[in-house]
Amino acid sequence: FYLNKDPPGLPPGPPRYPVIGCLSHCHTIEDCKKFQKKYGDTFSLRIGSQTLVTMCNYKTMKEAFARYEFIDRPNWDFLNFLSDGEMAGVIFRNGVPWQTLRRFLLRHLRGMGMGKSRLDDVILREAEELVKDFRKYTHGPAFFPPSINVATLNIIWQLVASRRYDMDNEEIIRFVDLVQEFQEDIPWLVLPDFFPWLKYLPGPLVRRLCREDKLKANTKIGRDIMEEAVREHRASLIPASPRDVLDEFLLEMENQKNDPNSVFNEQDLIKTIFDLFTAGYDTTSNMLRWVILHMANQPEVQRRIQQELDEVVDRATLPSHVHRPRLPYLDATINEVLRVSALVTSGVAHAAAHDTYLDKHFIPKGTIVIGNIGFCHFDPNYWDEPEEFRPERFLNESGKLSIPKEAFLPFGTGKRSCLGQALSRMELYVFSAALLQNFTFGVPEGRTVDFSPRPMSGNNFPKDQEIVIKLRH
Ligand code: HEM
Repeated sequence: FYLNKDPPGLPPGPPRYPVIGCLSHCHTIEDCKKFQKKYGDTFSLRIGSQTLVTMCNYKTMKEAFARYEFIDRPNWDFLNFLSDGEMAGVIFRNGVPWQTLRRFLLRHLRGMGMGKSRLDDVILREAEELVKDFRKYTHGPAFFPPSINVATLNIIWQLVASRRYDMDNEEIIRFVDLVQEFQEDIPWLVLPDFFPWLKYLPGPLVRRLCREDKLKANTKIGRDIMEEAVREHRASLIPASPRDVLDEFLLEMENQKNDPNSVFNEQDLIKTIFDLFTAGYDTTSNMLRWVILHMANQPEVQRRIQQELDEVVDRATLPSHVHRPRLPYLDATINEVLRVSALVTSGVAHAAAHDTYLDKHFIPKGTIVIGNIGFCHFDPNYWDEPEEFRPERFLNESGKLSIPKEAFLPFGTGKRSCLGQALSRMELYVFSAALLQNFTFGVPEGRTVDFSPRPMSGNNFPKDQEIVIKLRH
């Protein structure tokens, strides 16, 4: 059991009680608005033993995440679940190992074409398969085709291990289910980090409560697939011509084999690949679902995008990066979907590396620091009628794409911001363009789009729901 005393100067927040912390929590933008109104732009909450400081003000967030004191991630045991209790990988790593892995990934992802036209061909190939697969769902209302998952996973697989799967491949469909189950179960594993007294209960009970055995079994399947890819790469690696991130990692491992502190080791290899999948696949595939749902809900916007596409791209050709400068309305719409969906609403948790100050508030070492992206995206100080879906806010007077410099941060801000932003934006553009060129999306008769988030996803992921997919003639 722990003391529940707050140090003086901590940002204000709702009353905290011993052991449990606060009774109310900040899960949605609405919760955040309520707290902000009562306690100000920066407030603190307590969940069990952890203090969480949430920032709602864009300027505070930008300033905080540019400071090295707020670069770290929290030191939660559950984050090391996949790496036998050892810190590994890039997303939840701190200090030099994080910096080294982040630089390594950015260098090689860029080298492989992230954000450049070379990768366009890989994404176009998936777009072509996606269009082929969507045709099977045009005979009546249908749930989102699973090919959305396979297409986005295939991009990561190709960057990581030069591998791609057919849209109906059973191994990849199983992998998709695993990731989904993993995302749903992981919030349970967090419990002992927030309520440390749980660790004193009988082990089997805690493991059951935290779904540990199920998570272990599921991650083993994922791990086996990755280890098999590593074995295959080791056997076929030609040092003079590395094919992908995996080859580059293996080469670094060889170069640094005599350095006992090197981050290029077996554990970090598997966890880094895992990180790329967990951060890069679910996010992009769910954004694509939001694009489809917003199109189903906004027939006028959809029609205007299709008109723009028809004027610029011949129907027999899939839109690629060469057409992009002439498709500003499509690009503006994708940005508007990124704004209103604020997919990673509360960002990814940061932690204070040492005692410090933020907006005159005292922030003790280890405090969890959260930037609420969703709040910024709906802040009326930056957005005119923020609740309205209006792609035009991303266009300037001459109709060219113009992205506001402030309060728009779907990929976070600062040194920890998303390292897959360029890749994800390419995927969203190519996939949305291909789908809207070939299909018109709608809602089944008598229904409306359900914009409420999928429970337990932790992020603003859409609920699975039936849509109507009509082939364009
Ligand atoms: C629509 C799609 C995506 C969204 C909305 C998104 C959003 C974010 C956000 C908000 C963060 C946290 C920033 C912070 O901590 O302040 C993040 C981190 C990260 N993202 Fe993404 N992301 C997307 C796609 C991707 C893709 C495709 C990849 C991989 C190739 C990726 C890899 C990562 C990694 C590795 C991190 C951790 C970076 C670090 O800790 O240094 N993301 N992302």
